[in-house]
Amino acid sequence: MILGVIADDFTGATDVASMLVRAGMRTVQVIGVPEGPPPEDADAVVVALKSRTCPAPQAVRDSLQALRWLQAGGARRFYFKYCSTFDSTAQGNIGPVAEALLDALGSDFTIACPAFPENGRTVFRGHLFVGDQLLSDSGMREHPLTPMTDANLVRVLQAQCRGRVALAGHPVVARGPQALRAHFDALRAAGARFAVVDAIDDAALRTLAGACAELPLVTAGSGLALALPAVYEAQGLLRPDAQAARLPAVGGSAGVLSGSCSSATREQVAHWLAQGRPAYRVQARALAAGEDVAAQALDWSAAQGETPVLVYATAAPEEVRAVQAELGAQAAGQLVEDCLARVAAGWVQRGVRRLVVAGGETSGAVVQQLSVQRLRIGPMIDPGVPWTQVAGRPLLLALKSGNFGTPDFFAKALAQVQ
Ligand SMILES: Nc1ncnc2c1ncn2[C@@H]1O[C@H](COP(=O)(O)OP(=O)(O)OP(=O)(O)O)[C@@H](O)[C@H]1O
Ligand SMILES: O=C(O)[C@@H](O)C(=O)CO
Repeated sequence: MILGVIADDFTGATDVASMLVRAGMRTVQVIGVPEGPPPEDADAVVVALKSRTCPAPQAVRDSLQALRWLQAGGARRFYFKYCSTFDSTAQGNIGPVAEALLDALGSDFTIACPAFPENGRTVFRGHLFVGDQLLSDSGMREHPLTPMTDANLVRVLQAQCRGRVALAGHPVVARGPQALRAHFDALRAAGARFAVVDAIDDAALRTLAGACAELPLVTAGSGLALALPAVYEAQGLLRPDAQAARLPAVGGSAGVLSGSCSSATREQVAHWLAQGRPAYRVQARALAAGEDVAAQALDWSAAQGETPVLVYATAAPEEVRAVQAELGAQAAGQLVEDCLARVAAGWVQRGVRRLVVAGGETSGAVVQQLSVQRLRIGPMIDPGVPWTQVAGRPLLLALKSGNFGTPDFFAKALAQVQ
């Protein structure tokens, strides 16, 4: 193992793993910190935690445990992956986790860069943009758990850290890896512990990867992962594997589950419906009334034969708000997650072998229900979303972050694997 990655949520882990595989690293994702040795035939291992919004001390504990397991497995370089929209609160968890990892590695400096240009996340003059909007003007302003109301990453990260946060801005990034490394040395000598680094495109991320070549720890969104394998290759550590993304054909039938209400997912569901494809809607109110909606959805889907179907709870924000006001946000979410996870288990029992799941929490519930412990990462469907294979089983999963993917994502994903 060359690289050990600690990811602060589930679909985010799959995202970073996909970037590494694209660049030729054989990558395995593990769910939580496992026991026992790491997988043998992997250049990179990604530990998927659920540490984005839990109390900071717990996020630190889990991340340190992941670090120790990755170190024991032979990793010497580490990557703390957070969201490309820098999802966090004033208490953390990005700052506390990054500082704890630095301390544990005996290191005094690292970088922070959530940029993912392919998905419209760029950093300029220390400010994070989502498409053409500042982070603080984007939908992230209203996120229920981690509202992002300040786009200035130096200020946001500084509020979460003991050490000093500085900026490595676009002018120095544009001068290439050597100039950027010299700038890091100067910042470090002046007492900075973090450099927020501007990156407006993939070329900037390649410069950043080159400048970070000797750092034990980097902290970033998934964009930087695309550029790291070339650095490991130049250092003689990695021989990129053109077959890194190859997964076996599994046969069987296919299905789509959607528990995400994010705007990209809503478009994807609307696109599926507009094409007249079979779809079954799960209503949170029916679940709350005690109806066995999962059994109904399973009976309905069995009647559709081999045609891939969609079972979805995806709804517009006002509908979700109304249901949440009646049932409570937590309770409504749990009912929906449990239902979709039971549908997943029923499908797999009946021979579904290729399953697309939309939504991070929803993916977590499905993966838990299916007792998945390891995923081998396969080909990319859209930036940030790969097909994966459940280790040792003829079962392929595509776990989609709410806001990723083109409108035709579901059908495109199903057409990609056999
Ligand atoms: N119709 C609905 N009414 C109430 N809650 C719903 C409804 N549909 C889905 N939910 C809940 O909303 C939550 C959606 O979270 P999830 O993480 O799955 O999607 P997301 O936030 O779009 O994805 P990501 O975290 O990858 O951005 C889940 O808990 C789900 O059960
Ligand atoms: O970085 C991203 O945007 C995603 O991988 C993610 O973390 C979604 O929760």
